[in-house]
Amino acid sequence: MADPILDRLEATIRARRDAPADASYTASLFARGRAKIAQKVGEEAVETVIAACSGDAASIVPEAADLLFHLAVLLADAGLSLDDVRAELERREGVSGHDEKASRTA
Ligand SMILES: N=c1c2ncn([C@@H]3O[C@H](COP(=O)(O)OP(=O)(O)OP(=O)(O)O)[C@@H](O)[C@H]3O)c2ncn1[C@@H]1O[C@H](COP(=O)(O)O)[C@@H](O)[C@H]1O
Repeated sequence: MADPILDRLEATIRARRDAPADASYTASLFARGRAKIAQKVGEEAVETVIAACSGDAASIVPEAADLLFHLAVLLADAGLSLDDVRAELERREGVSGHDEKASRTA
């Protein structure tokens, strides 16, 4: 497992996707649809930015957690997973290494 807490969170989110809308907050988010979920990601991103600019570094943490949670819900709603994002980051890591090597030999 790449990251137990994120993997457990993702499993819980997937379970809520098939639950009735009134079963929980996550289930109600899925019921409200992709645009609403995306809006929540935007709101949480803005709150993270505001926390980052507040001068209180510790206040970023809960906002970042809200952001990651809502982003995971958005990915699940789109039929995607954190593994898809991990794969993209790993692909970029390879590209960066290649670019870095090319720049050294140029
Ligand atoms: N990590 C989270 C998490 N982070 C944030 N939130 C919720 O996200 C909401 C964000 O608050 P806001 O004030 O922005 O939104 P709101 O006014 O409540 O709702 P909106 O009308 O704006 O959508 C709050 O209700 C938080 O409780 C989360 N809700 C759930 N989880 C995880 O998801 C699991 C399943 O949660 P339930 O679906 O509630 O069982 C939990 O065990 C947690 O692990």
